[in-house]
Amino acid sequence: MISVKVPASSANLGAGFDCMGVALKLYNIIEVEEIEKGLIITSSPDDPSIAKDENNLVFRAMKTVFDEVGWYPRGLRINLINEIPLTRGLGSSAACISGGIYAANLLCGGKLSEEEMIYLAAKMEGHPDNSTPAMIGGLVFAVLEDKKVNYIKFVVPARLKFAVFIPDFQLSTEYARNILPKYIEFKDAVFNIGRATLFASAITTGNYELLPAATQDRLHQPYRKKLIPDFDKIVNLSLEAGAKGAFLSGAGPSIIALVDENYEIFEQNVKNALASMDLVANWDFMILEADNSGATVFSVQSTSLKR
Ligand SMILES: Nc1ncnc2c1ncn2[C@@H]1O[C@H](COP(=O)(O)OP(=O)(O)OP(=O)(O)O)[C@@H](O)[C@H]1O
Ligand SMILES: N[C@@H](CCO)C(=O)O
Repeated sequence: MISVKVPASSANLGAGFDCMGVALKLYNIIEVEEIEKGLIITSSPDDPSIAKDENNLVFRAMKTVFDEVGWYPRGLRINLINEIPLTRGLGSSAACISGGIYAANLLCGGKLSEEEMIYLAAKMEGHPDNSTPAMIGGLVFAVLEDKKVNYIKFVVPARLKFAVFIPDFQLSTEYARNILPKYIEFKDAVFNIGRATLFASAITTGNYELLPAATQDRLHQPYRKKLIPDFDKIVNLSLEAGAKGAFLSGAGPSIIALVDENYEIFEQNVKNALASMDLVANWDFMILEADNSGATVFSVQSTSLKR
């Protein structure tokens, strides 16, 4: 049995739509084992939206590797242990895709390179900003090309924390992408290019004072915030409590705030405020560090199957 640990991820990071994302220390475990025949899929906590047949996302990701290398297990047992909440904008699907590809590659003897796995995952997800940090960890700047992903990984220092606000309702990425406009004004494109490059420079040089300006966005948040009634209240609460920027996590509905070493004061201020605010949804709140490892082997136990 091979056990793989794969991190959650938060994409866009404000202005970097489809090209920036960070892995977070919140994990799913994917356990896979070759068996004599058939496909057995279990998951905990069990969720009715998680398929237990060949439609399962982890299985579908594994199959892209088997198709690519031309090797197939006789049968497969997959057990999923899910800590990453589904459909909250924290990369649950990307964790399945990148973790499944990583586990399948281990099962077939490591035939694919890291670059090939990164490309397969981004192609399957349709954008590289969740799947790439889920695969390799860190804060990633990534562009999906025809046959590869061009990316840079930045190892995030522990002093930078990610405050995550998770509401009690779901918002699918597919729906949140479909509501975006087909065309935008030239000045809005220029606005986001500037903030995304400023973010990349500020985060990699440690100039966190620039982050509130660098995390502004006009490409996706103005449209998606209409689906999240408490969006402005949570963002303003975060900024007033000392966050270095606050924005939608991926396609939402979760919201992320960047916090530096004064995070304990921030945490207390936010918890006090959340308890007394008049909000539409119930919000879970946690502070996470970035994960800088990505998908890793959690454990390997010799299989009972004799080839
Ligand atoms: N942990 C999981 N195990 C199996 N399938 C999953 C899991 N997470 C997501 N999926 C599959 O992927 C589909 C999309 O998942 P989800 O809605 O979480 O992704 P998303 O909309 O991209 O949001 P997120 O950014 O949270 O992943 C789900 O309908 C489900 O079939
Ligand atoms: N860049 C993607 C991230 C989804 O998690 C989007 O915003 O649709």
